[in-house]
Amino acid sequence: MNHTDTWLVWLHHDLRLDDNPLWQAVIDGAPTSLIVVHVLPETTFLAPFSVPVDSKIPQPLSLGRQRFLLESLEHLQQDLKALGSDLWVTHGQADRRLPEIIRAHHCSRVITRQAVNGMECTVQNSVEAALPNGCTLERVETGQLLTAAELPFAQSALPTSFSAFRREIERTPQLAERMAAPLPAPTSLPPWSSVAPRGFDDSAQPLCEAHGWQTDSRSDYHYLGGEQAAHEHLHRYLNQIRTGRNETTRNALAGADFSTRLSPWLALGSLSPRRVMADLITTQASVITPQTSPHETSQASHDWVRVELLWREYFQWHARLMSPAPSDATATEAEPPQHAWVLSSADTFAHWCQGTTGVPWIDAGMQELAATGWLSNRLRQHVASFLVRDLKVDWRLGAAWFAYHLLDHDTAVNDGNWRHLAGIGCDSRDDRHFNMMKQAGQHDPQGTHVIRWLPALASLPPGMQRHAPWLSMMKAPVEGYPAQPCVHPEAWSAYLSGITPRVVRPLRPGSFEC
Ligand SMILES: Cc1cc2nc3c(=O)[nH]c(=O)nc-3n(C[C@H](O)[C@H](O)[C@H](O)COP(=O)(O)OP(=O)(O)OC[C@H]3O[C@@H](n4cnc5c(N)ncnc54)[C@H](O)[C@@H]3O)c2cc1C
Repeated sequence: MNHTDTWLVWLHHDLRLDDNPLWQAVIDGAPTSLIVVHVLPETTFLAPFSVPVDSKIPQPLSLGRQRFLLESLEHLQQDLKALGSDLWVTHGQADRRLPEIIRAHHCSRVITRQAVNGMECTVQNSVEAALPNGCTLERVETGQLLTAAELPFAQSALPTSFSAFRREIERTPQLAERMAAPLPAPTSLPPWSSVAPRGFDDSAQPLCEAHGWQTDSRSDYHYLGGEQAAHEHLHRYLNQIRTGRNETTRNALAGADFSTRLSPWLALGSLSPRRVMADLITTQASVITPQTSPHETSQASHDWVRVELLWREYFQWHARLMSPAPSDATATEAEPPQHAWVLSSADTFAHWCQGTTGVPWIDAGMQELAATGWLSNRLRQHVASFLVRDLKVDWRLGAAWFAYHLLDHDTAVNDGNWRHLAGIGCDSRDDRHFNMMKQAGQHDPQGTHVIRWLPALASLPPGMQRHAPWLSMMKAPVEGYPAQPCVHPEAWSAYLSGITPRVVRPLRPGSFEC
C-alpha cells in the first residue's frame, strides 16, 4: 500500500453501519483515506410520474420517497462523521459520475454491494467497465439473510417455488445456524480524503426540498428515515414480544402495529434483515418460560415474521438469478417475450393510479398509497389483482406506480410480488384473482376504511353500500365520486345482492368505461 491509497465506498440500499460487510472490507484493506459516495439516479427528480415507455428506465421518486431517503442519508452522514469519515451525496448517471470522481481522487478500489436486480447489475457492470486502469471494483454480499456460500443449494438451482425454498432453508442445519451472526458497527473508519467534498453537492441539493413533504394526517404511522429510528422501532417491536403483546393481525388494514412496519428501513438498508432475524430468534428464545413449551412459544411469537423475511430473501435470490453476470457490461435482464410491454390501456391505468376507478375498495387503497407512501399487504394484493386481473393492465405499469410511491420500494420484492399476483415468473399461481366485493365485505364490512380515504362516501349508510355506491347512485349520485365503476365483473353480484332487491345489470367483465 502506498501513502496515497484512497478507496471509495459506493453505497446503494445499504445505508447503515450495523451489520454491513462493506465496512469490514474497508477495515481489512486499511486504505490511507476513504470516500463514501451515494449517487442519486438521474431520474430521481423527474416527478411527476408519467406512464413509462420502458420497464428498464428507472422511475422518479415521489416526494414521500425523496424525504425518507433524505432523512436516511442525513442520519448516515452524522453517524459516519462520528467515526472520522463522512458522506458525499451526488446526482447523475452512476457510470459517468463515479468514474469521474474516481479519476479526480485517484481511487484504487471501489467497494460496493453485490447488485441484486437487473438494472442495478447493468449499472454496476458499466461502472466497472469505465474504471480507470489501476482501479478495481469489489462486490460484497450484504442486505440478505444468507450469502451464496451459505445457501443449502447452488445459486443456479434456486427452487422454483417459495415453499420448496423455505423447506430447503429450514432443513438441518436450521437457518439460525446457517446464517452468519450480524457484524457489529465499526468503531472507526479511515480518514476522509482531504480534497473530497462532503455532504450534498450542488447536483443533489434538490433532494433537500423534500423536507417539506408531510405524510397525510390520516396515516397511522409516521416513518422517520435513518438507522437510529430503524433500531428504535425494532426494539419497540421486540419488546412487544417480550411482554407477550401483539397477536398476529397481519391481515388488518389500518393501525400502527398490526405488522412489523420494518419494510422501509429494510428496503433502504438502514436495517439489516440478518439483524432483525437474529434479534427475533434471540427474543423468541428468551420468552420461553418453564410454563411455556418451545412449541407454544414458536406458535405464539411471531413465527410469521420469519416466514415473511424468507419471502423477501426468496425474491432477492430470484432477482439475482435473473440478473446479468458481473462480466457482462451490456446485457440487461431477460424478460420472457410473451409478456411484452402493453400500453394500450393507459386511461384505465390512470384511473387506477388516481384512485378514481369507481370501486371504493380500490380507490381508498390507491388514495392511501399516494398520500402516505404505504399500504397494508392485504390492500397491495387487492389493488394489484384488480389492475392485472380485472382491468387487464400490464403488471409492470402497476409495479412502476408502486415504485414511484412506496417508501419501502425494493425492486426485487416489488416485482416478485407483482409477478406472483399476475401469475407469471417464479412460484406463479393463477388463483390470485380476488373478488373485490367479497374482500371488501370481509375486511371492511361497515365501509369504515373506505370513508377514511374517500370522505365523499360518508353520506352512504354503513355497510356494503359504501363499497358499491353505484347501486345507491341509481337514486342520486354521490357528489365527488364516479357514478359507475370501471368494471363490474358478474362474480361481484353475489356479494352485493343483499343491498338491493334487483341486481344491477353487470357491465361486461373486462369492459372499461372510465
Ligand atoms: C403487489 C405488492 C408489491 C409489494 N411491494 C413491496 C416492496 O416494494 N417492498 C417491500 O418491502 N414489500 C413489498 N410488498 C410486500 C409487503 O406488502 C410488505 O413488505 C409489507 O406490507 C410491509 O409491511 P411490514 O414491514 O409491516 O411487513 P411484515 O408483514 O411485518 O413483514 C416483515 C418483513 O418481511 C418482508 N415481507 C413481508 N411481506 C412480504 C412479501 N409479500 N414479499 C416479500 N417480503 C415480504 C418485508 O421486508 C417486511 O418488512 C409488496 C406486496 C405486494 C402484494
